[in-house]
Amino acid sequence: MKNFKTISTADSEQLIAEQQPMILDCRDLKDYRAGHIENAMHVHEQLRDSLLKKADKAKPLLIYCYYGHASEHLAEMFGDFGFQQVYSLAGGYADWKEQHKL
Ligand SMILES: O=S(=O)([O-])[S-]
Repeated sequence: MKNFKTISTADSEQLIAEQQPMILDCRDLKDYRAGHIENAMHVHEQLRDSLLKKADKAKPLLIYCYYGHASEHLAEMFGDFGFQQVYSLAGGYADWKEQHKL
């Protein structure tokens, strides 16, 4: 069974507004630097490992990548570690950008 959910850009906005999830950007650092969702952290391996061990597993987590594929793998990993509300942004940052006309 899937231990994370995929979420649309519109629903993720609601999630961000209502639940202030931790937001993780798993794209390349240069793309993160060029623009990212507000308050998103760039996940490099070290941060990922420390979050997996230490972050609050009850806090919602929103993960995105370019188009929504890589984030599913990462979301699955967090789900496997017991994080209870893990979301992967469908369409990734590409969709987010398009919806926000960035
Ligand atoms: O970032 S991606 O896996 O969707 S190409």
